[in-house]
Amino acid sequence: MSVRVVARIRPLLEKELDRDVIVRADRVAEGAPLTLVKIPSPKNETEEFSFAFNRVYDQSASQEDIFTAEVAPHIKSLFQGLDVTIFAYGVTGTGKTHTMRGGLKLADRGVIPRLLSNVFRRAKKTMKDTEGATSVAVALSYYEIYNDKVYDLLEPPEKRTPTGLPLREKDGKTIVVGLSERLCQDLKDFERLYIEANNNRITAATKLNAHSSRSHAILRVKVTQTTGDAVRESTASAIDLAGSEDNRRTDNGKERLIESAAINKSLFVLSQCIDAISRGDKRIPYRESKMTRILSLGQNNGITIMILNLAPLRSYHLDTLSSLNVSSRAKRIEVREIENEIVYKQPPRTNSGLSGGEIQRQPLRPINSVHNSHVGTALALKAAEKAAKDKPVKAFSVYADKKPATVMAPNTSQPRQPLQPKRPSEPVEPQPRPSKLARPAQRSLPRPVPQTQQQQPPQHSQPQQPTIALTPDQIEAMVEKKVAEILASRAAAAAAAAAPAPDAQQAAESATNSTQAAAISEEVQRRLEALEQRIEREVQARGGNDGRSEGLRLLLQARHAKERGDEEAALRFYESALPFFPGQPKLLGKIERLRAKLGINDSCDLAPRSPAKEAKATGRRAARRGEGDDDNDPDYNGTEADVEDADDAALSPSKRKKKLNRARSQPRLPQAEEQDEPTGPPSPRTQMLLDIVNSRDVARIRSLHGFGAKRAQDLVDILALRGDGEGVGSLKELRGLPGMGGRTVERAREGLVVDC
Ligand SMILES: Nc1ncnc2c1ncn2[C@@H]1O[C@H](COP(=O)(O)OP(=O)(O)OP(=O)(O)O)[C@@H](O)[C@H]1O
Repeated sequence: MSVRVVARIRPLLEKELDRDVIVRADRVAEGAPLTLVKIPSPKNETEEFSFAFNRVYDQSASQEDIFTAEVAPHIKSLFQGLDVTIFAYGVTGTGKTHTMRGGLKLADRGVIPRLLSNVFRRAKKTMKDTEGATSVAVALSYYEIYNDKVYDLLEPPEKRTPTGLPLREKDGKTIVVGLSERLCQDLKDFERLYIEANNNRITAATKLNAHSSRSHAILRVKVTQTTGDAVRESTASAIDLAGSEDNRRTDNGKERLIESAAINKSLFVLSQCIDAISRGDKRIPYRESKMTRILSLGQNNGITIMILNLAPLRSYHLDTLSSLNVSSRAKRIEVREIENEIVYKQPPRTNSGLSGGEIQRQPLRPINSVHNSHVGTALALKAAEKAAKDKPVKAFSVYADKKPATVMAPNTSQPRQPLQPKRPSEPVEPQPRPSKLARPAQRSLPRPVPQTQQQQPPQHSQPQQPTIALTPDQIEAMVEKKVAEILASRAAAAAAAAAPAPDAQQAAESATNSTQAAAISEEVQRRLEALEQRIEREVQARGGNDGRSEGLRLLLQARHAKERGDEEAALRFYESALPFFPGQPKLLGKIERLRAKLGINDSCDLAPRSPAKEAKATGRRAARRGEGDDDNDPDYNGTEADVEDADDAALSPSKRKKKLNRARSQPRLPQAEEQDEPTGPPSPRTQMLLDIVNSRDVARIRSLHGFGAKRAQDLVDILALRGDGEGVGSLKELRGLPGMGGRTVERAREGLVVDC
């Protein structure tokens, strides 16, 4: 089933005028529902663009209309085990928060409170229909992504850490590690939590919206239904995305601009993901933003509804067109409608005496729809403890409830399976070097005892089975090794030194002292989190390489658009690339030329970044000198070179031939200088280049023609992956390294002055 995309055009607000309305809803035929959005072409008012959606709601649509038609029908599916995702998308000030949250009055309530109300009602009905055999628990988590960091909205802001909560992939889903989850008994309970949490959400006044959301907010409603041993879990996610902003219109100050850049970037990545999915690309750039990682559009199973919010005004013209474009492509995204599987609770644990007081927590079965592993684990433990004492609990009752609601185990138990030990419990000894397979050993180390073993007679007399287990030391060593590998690959030596790895000896001791297998897994978890945070810090410290590749991609797309003759798209891509190469004269020149060509006379657009005329003049001056912009911004030049290299591949054969001929007609270097010294030793110039490269010294490499800080650092990173003393031996080898095209290497070499 495809993503369902519906558009909602908001009514005019106070001070907005009828005569400025340019967006309207329409239908394909008389009597058919509204499914079209019509908007004039920005170039030619008499021409009208038409975008088709699954449904369109005009200014008169109420909150109830939207909910009843778009969300209510899926509550049943939610209770059948399907995940449901509803997200609001659109430019700032178009009504996303109004649609999702709404106002306090009953009629103004948005999708989220109505969703909760319906969930509680359905839970009550389910329990009633099954005469109490099925119990239902509703749990909430609520978080925001602000400046690409995840913060728990159910926790007070004082508890926030600068890096936010880490994300992790688990069973094909992205989970937020350490996120809190609260059980909600009824609507009142929910409203109290929700209002309080919304106060923690970051909003601010901008010129376009007095209460503009500065973050993406994600509410997860986990519904857990338990019938006997069977537990079914499903999640409804309601997402209020922050709106894209055209900072020419917001008058944003510095802080707002930073927020805005993060918002725009994540929304840009979302549009890239949508494009890539609809093109059928293999690589979808989900990981380039936390929002897209979490949203996982097209990767999530269940039902997805996208609500495109639109303002009807002329002042939003280009922004509206852009979001209409993105959303109409989103319709093509297929989502698998797969129910979450039912899992079975374990029988209450008994102490078999096998391991005395050291019985450990059972290894948890992977939870299909869990969004928060910590919470799931904590709840499972709590429930299991309680279950051991009491009878199996009758969990959640929404309305009736003289009895207080009881927490029940979420989807953490194991399915019934033939009794056979999953893991042998033979002791193992720490190995001298890290290895994935532990070897059998004599020293005893308590480990988790699988449930199945607890129920069977002791098996001391059975022959030993091969052990596949890890000791604390091994785990420690593996984590350390992984940390070292990743850090080395990022070659952030300075930052790594500033945050030294924990004392291995001390860590090893503490691990050895630990007799709890659960503690081991917690330790691993903790270390992984620390690792993730460290990597994130380093990426930030290095100025976010992602930005550069993003910028590159945009430039490349601009080129392609230009080749297709789509100058508007080219302009859009160049403009989107500008934040990644701020003030770059050549880029500014291109933008200005295209604008002039397209008759877009908005010179103030570029003014805040750099006076465009000045930039253009600089570009021209540089061009006259025949230097491009090398002297001004080697980084960017490298970028352009990369783009040009990449472009070559995309050129038509005739263009490629022309380009080749041009290259041939240029003065050629002496043969010996040009080739890879097939027979003799390298020329002095080549040798000098190789020496500089092999020095792995960022400063020296930066001094090469066409090398900026990032390119130099990238090269050092790549070299760091080789062993010490394993240098680059030839130009050919150098060209073969990632990011080192033939042209880059040649320019660097030609730029060297050799004293003979
Ligand atoms: N359907 C509607 N009916 C009445 N008022 C609306 C409607 N949609 C939006 N509004 C009003 O428009 C203004 C902007 O809406 P809202 O804050 O929801 O926009 P937004 O898209 O969430 O903006 P941002 O991305 O900046 O957070 C608010 O005052 C809101 O009350």
